[in-house]
Amino acid sequence: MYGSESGTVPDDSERTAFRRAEKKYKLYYEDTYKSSKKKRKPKPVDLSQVLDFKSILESYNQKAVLPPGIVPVQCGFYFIPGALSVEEQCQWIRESLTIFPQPPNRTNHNAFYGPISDLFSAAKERKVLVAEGSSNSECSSAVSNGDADRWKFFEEHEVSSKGNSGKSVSASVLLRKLRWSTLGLQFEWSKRNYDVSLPHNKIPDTLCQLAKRLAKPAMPPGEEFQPEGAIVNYFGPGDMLGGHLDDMEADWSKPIVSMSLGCKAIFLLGGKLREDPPIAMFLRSGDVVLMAGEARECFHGVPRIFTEGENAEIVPLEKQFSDEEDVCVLEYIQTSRINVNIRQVF
Ligand SMILES: O=C(O)CCC(=O)C(=O)O
Ligand SMILES: [Fe+2]
Repeated sequence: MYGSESGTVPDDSERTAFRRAEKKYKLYYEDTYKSSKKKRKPKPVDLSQVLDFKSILESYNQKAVLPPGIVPVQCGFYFIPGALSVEEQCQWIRESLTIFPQPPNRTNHNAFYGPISDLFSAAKERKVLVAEGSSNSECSSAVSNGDADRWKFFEEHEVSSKGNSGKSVSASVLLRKLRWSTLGLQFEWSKRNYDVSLPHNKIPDTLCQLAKRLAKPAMPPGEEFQPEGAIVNYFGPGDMLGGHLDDMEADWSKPIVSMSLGCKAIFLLGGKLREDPPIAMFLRSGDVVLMAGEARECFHGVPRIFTEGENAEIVPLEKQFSDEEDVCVLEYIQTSRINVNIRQVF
């Protein structure tokens, strides 16, 4: 079936070493479970080649020696296992759900719905976003997108009593489909560049201070990291981030500070060419990665997150979110990963 093994020409999806690694780790389900979505079972994947910095650190702390076979990964690449305390992880998970997607920050939903305010609390209150149509003069405080439909949150019972004739989508579905939000200087995905003309707030001060502290090991001596923009990526089961370079920032000697929250993931760090075979490593909640200098020129991506039971490795988070009032956060994070990556743009 696979070209390279059967001697035929490989198809496009496995033409480079990076794509082959993505395919190796990507989530596939067992065929037998196709019919029932709930019971779908992930296909087993060989994780023996995935670097595990947590266990490397643990063995180093016990024996003061590194396990055999550990080599420097890449100049300018820093992996800080467990850099964030459980409390810090909880704080940034909450902010990623409630504060970061708030306008003027944009999200993947802007293109279709216009800016959406208070998505998380709307999901918590089981609200429904309803299109009111451009002719309707009753203006919503929540959303609008120019001449197109105006979208406004309603209580569930209000929508059903209206007869549900128009276009509508529940806030909880929109929350599940949240893929990114951008903080500070707004990254324009379609142009893969920053659009400094778009209205924006500064990076929140606490996040700024944290990023400055975390960035230190990768900063040129005597300089301080200036957080100007951030991208928050939200991953659900089966989501992946394809191999890419982050090359729209002016000064590559400054690191990208990247924090992992929620379910465990596999991160692929490749070389300067997609043909270079990448190194796979686990990223857990609380881990921080810095990419500066040479590492800024390396392809990287996230082919897999682990949302199944203990493989997610989020027990400490589940304990923190065990109060009744946090049930929405808990349910979200049990099948999600959030990555906050902070950048100096100029
Ligand atoms: O999710 C991650 O850990 C990596 C994110 C990333 O590479 C990016 O947003 O550019
Ligand atoms: Fe990236």
